[in-house]
Amino acid sequence: MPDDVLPAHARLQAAAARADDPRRLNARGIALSLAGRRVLDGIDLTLGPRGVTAIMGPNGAGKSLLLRVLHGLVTPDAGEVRWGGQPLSLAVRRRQALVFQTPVLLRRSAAANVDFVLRARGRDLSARDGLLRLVGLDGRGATPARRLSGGEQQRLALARVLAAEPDVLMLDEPTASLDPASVLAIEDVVARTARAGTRVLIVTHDAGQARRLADDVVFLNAGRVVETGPADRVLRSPGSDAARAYLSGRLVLPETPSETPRS
Ligand SMILES: Nc1ncnc2c1ncn2[C@@H]1O[C@H](COP(=O)(O)OP(=O)(O)OP(=O)(O)O)[C@@H](O)[C@H]1O
Repeated sequence: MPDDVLPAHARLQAAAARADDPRRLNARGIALSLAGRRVLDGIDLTLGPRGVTAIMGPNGAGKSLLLRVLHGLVTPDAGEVRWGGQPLSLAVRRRQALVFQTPVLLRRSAAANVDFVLRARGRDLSARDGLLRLVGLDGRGATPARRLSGGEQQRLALARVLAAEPDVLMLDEPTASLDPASVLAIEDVVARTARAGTRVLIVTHDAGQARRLADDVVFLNAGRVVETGPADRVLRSPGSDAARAYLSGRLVLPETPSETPRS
């Protein structure tokens, strides 16, 4: 299947050298307290315009909240998020997509779910079949979304967000409850999407998934970035105690003393 059902990408490739490329992230001093607890604690993060970044770390480290802050769904108490040098605005957010572990779909057919987004974005409905084919749902357009399996629903959710041609795609544990074949199918679509130019951030606990998909890893512990670096290096020989413990399957207690970020 050619990747030309993702027509945004000529535009994105042209933007890549520019400082105002909307896929460039610069987050500074992100802090957030909830229920009297500091859950994001001075996060600085700079990401270039290309590739897949895996956000990893133990339960409660702040991964989902960080993704929501980066997409503007949650406003931090302190700090600033800029994409392409611009503060988060509705216009910036509209060019991004966030996919949750549980897919959000309309109670309509698979095709109608994709058409809804194409229409909202002023795109031609002729793109629908290519998008359904891209996610392996060709021939399933007439099926009500709620009758699709969990893995198929997640793939339909991906087709929906890709219909919006996002500059940035954020995925929060998109394959957490899926069988191995569905996991690989989702990863294939995510990898193609990234290759075609969309910036991808994915929260995952699956080191195998990070190894297969990610160019780099951001490792969080207790609301802080404790390590960043190329995925193969971080996954093979993590430099922080927290990442080492996590990747070797040991429990990392939230009270672990903070560490200086490494890169
Ligand atoms: N609405 C909320 N009110 C209070 N505390 C919250 C709220 N949402 C999240 N938290 C807390 O913030 C911390 C970080 O939560 P977050 O969901 O970002 O963790 P996570 O790294 O994604 O964890 P997991 O791997 O379990 O999904 C957790 O301790 C969580 O209990």
